[in-house]
Amino acid sequence: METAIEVRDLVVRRGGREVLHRLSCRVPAGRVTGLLGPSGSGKTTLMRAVVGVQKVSGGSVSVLGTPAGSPALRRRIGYLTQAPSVYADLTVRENARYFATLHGTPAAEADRVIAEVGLADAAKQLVGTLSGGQRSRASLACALVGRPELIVLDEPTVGQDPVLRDELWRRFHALAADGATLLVSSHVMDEAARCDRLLMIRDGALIADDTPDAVRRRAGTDDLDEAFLRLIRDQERDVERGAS
Ligand SMILES: Nc1ncnc2c1ncn2[C@@H]1O[C@H](COP(=O)(O)OP(=O)(O)OP(=O)(O)O)[C@@H](O)[C@H]1O
Repeated sequence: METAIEVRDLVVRRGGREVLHRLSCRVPAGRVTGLLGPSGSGKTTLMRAVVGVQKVSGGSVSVLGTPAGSPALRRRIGYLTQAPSVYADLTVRENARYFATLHGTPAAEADRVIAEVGLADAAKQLVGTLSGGQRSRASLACALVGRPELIVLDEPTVGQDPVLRDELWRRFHALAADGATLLVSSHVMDEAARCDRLLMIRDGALIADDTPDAVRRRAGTDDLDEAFLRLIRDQERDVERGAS
């Protein structure tokens, strides 16, 4: 399987504290990879390192065969941050057109991505008047402008109702079927089951890098929530054994 992202021995310090500890992983191209882990485990930090906006203290991150942060990667990556990064005083369409201009793509691209996230009816609405879930989808639309090869989404389904969440996950898989690579963070385990592969992270260290089925088998349970807990317990036991 072709590799889209290769992270080797990544060390990141934030606020004077090490938050990623020699983390290594690979993200396959053309698949939906879920980045799962509790709040504060380092998901956003890892995504920031992948898109090249995070200062790193050690190790390397290679993205689409190029060091993360290279200017040449800018147009090849779409990044949805956790807090919506859209202008409240512009309409949904104006925001998407602004991103289309930055990408050098035709204005029609704005309407395509707006429809893609199910916001066509709100295209003329000011972002400041949208609901939280709609605002997050407006931000997602902007991240999809220009059909990026790598799409990094930080908790894209937060605040969405079950029907929309389902539609978004179908959309993510359709993008992957078209050849895009998706890295999607979540701390909701029922979303883990929808991913082709899982990176499970805890306290800045990886505890699983596998398919959902392989994670279930390794943990000996069909429930991914329970599997995550069991893998954490296994890891703690290994650490205790190593210390004694
Ligand atoms: N700007 C910052 N300055 C100092 N420490 C930070 C900063 N941002 C994050 N951290 C710390 O880095 C660690 C990892 O944070 P990160 O945001 O990557 O976690 P996360 O898994 O994405 O969490 P969440 O699911 O809550 O978004 C946390 O302990 C957090 O407190």
